Amino acid sequence: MDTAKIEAGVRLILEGIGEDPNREGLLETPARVARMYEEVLGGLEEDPSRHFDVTFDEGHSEIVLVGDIPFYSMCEHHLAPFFGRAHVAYIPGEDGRICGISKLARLVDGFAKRPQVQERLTGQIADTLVEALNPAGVIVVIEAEHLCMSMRGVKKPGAKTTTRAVRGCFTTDADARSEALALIFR
Ligand SMILES: Nc1nc2c(ncn2[C@@H]2O[C@H](COP(=O)(O)OP(=O)(O)OP(=O)(O)O)[C@@H](O)[C@H]2O)c(=O)[nH]1
Ligand SMILES: [Zn+2]
Repeated sequence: MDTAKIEAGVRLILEGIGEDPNREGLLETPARVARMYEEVLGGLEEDPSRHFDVTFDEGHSEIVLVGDIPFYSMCEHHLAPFFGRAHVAYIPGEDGRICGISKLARLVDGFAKRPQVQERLTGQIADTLVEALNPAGVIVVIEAEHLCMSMRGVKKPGAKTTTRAVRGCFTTDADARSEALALIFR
């Protein structure tokens, strides 16, 4: 990440809003913002599929769900945060291959820490899991509040956006899909 560019940009924004970037309270702000962006937008520098280099052959054939994974992302239209909970579920493939459950949360974070739209975030998580595990099916549900809709613009705090990505057997087997969604929203 080019932190010098971020710092120069933040100085320009401060000048643009009529602030003095050289007053004492703001002197360190460009560097702080650059460090924050490294933390919350550092996902472009990583390939989240790397978390699936190690998987386990357990012969498990039933659904695995890691629900209520908290996440923070940044809306690419306003660079304002959106945040909420992700639910990631899969049914292992014929080989019964599973992954460490923490890797599903790392997968969410890897794609969340980029300029995003919620729909793309949801699909990227599902598609990466399909590639990594060759599972029978995947469902990802994300529920989020967008600050660009809460604190500005249409100003509807509390409005929740829900997105879903469905892959494999969950697209054709309505019972399996209903069962997974019931587990997610129980
Ligand atoms: N589909 C989708 N839209 C999003 C997401 N995040 C923000 N948006 C929307 O992106 C749109 C951008 O619309 P524009 O009309 O270009 O921008 P704007 O004038 O700031 O729009 P308002 O937010 O309505 O004031 C807005 O409707 C946002 O609510 C997202 O993750 N998914
Ligand atoms: Zn936005």
